[in-house]
Amino acid sequence: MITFAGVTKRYPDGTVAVDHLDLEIPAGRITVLVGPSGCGKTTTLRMINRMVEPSEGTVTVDGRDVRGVDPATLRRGIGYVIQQAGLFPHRTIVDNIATVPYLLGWDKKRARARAHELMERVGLDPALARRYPAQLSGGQQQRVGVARALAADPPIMLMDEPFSAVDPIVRAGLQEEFLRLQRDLEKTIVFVTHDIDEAVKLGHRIAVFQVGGVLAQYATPDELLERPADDFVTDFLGGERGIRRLRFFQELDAEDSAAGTAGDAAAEGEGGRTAAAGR
Ligand SMILES: Nc1ncnc2c1ncn2[C@@H]1O[C@H](COP(=O)(O)OP(=O)(O)OP(=O)(O)O)[C@@H](O)[C@H]1O
Repeated sequence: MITFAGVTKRYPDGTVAVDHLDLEIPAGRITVLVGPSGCGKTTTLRMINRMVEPSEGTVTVDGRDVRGVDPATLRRGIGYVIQQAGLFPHRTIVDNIATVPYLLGWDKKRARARAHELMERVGLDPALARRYPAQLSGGQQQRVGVARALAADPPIMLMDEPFSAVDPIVRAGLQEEFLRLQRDLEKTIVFVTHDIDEAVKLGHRIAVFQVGGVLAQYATPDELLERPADDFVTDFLGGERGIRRLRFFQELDAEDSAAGTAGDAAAEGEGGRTAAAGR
């Protein structure tokens, strides 16, 4: 579990990016941070792996205050995926994916074998292994980014708008594959997006931020759609809230019938999508 307790981030110029944040992010689930531009999502994400240090308050990972953990050690257990993948342009795909295993001192053969295994896992054709990032499509590059973050099998993954640079159709495909992957891997995932549809599709829990870094609501997708906490959240969900809710339940039904878990989900009785979708 990852927790934020009374966390504020004030940048040196006085900008308050995150304001008194209390948040509990469960293990093995997808938690989505969503909100308009500049509301502090990326800052929140980066405080987990110490790329940004809080001005006040405490961030813990599995009960340990991250300030007490050496940043390099901390980041070894936390994969990080960013928009447009952030791949090394002069390294082949296989070597991009093997970056962390190399850093960890794995021998080249083992690191490359791991990279090939991950390429298959994220749906990349093995023939792409020797290409360079510029020779791949945007969607393929994002898959490489995910594979690279998974290479050392970190229990936690931070994902900052990982699918936002690709067109809507490719994006929908990446989202589906990501959900399938997560069902197998059960990582603790913190996922940043400004797209409420993506948040509802992927999140077991959704944290809605408003400008000024204030957490407006933290809820399961169905709770959020059914009971927005205030006018800001209602506006952010938009006029299509009813349609979104309908689509959310249609997707859930489809997943249930695919997985044959409808009965079990009802029996589990855990709120929201978490139990129902069996993720
Ligand atoms: N290094 C910095 N110095 C000063 N202000 C910063 C710095 N980094 C971010 N900010 C400000 O902090 C606020 C939150 O930024 P952050 O990047 O966390 O938001 P965000 O929700 O991820 O935005 P976006 O969706 O546009 O990426 C913004 O007002 C931003 O301008």
